[in-house]
Amino acid sequence: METISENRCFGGVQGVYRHPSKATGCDMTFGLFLPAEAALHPVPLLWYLSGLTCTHENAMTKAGLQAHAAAHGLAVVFPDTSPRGDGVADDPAYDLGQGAGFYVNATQAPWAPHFRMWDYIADDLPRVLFANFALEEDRQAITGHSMGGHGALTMAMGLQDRFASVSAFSPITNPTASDWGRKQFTAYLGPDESTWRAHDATLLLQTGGFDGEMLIDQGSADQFLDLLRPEALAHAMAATRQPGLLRMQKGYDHSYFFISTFAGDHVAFHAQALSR
Ligand SMILES: N[C@@H](CCC(=O)N[C@@H](CSC=O)C(=O)NCC(=O)O)C(=O)O
Repeated sequence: METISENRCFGGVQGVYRHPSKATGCDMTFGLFLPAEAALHPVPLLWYLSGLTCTHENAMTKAGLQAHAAAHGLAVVFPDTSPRGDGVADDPAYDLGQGAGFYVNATQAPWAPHFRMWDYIADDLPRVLFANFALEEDRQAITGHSMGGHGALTMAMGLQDRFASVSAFSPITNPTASDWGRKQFTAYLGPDESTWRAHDATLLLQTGGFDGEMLIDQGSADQFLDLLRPEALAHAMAATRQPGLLRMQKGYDHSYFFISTFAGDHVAFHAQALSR
């Protein structure tokens, strides 16, 4: 693992690191905020999965999570959203290929060799994190935005018992019924829609849900509302009696101004779940 930068931040350190990944078959870059407490003992870890077009950097510099994480003594990891590099497949569209990994393991050409973001987030990056930093493996929580909100919800439900709590900002909630999902799942997973189910939060709620609480914030003025389908998740939460809260926030759009407005609520929500 290589250190790219380390900056003092709210009494702790905001770092950026690069490492070779077995899952994606290329070098991956991630950001990690460590609060002051991490110099003394291992601390709980909050995952933040980013959305389409993002690298590790967008949320790290724009979401304003570090001040809240420092106040609660939490670390925050900011992974990249896809494999990258000259030898890695790509597409001219912003919503497919590099920057648009959708947190799945691709099975189809030309994506299959590198686009294994599920394994990267579930196995590969955790190995690097827990081997190199003062982090508590048994105290983890997860959040994300848009495509990353989809990733957070599906990871939390797919890896039961790993995360104490899950939250999301304007998540893609029902990708099997949205153009933000059908296009990418066809490309990455192929035409057999039965393989898509494990990557749809609304469908996962109907087959087990999450053994903990969920917090979802969605702006009512989000320009991508029809693609995100919050009503599908709301119906599934009600139908399955999933503990949690889905809040429609009047007038907010899809941007990091929205995320930074509610970042404090989400960090406090996770800190409480992690303290139980
Ligand atoms: N470029 C696209 C829109 C891309 C966009 O809005 N990306 C969002 C995530 S959308 C869902 O996953 C984002 O977080 N962008 C990065 C940022 O720093 O804002 C278009 O032009 O429509």
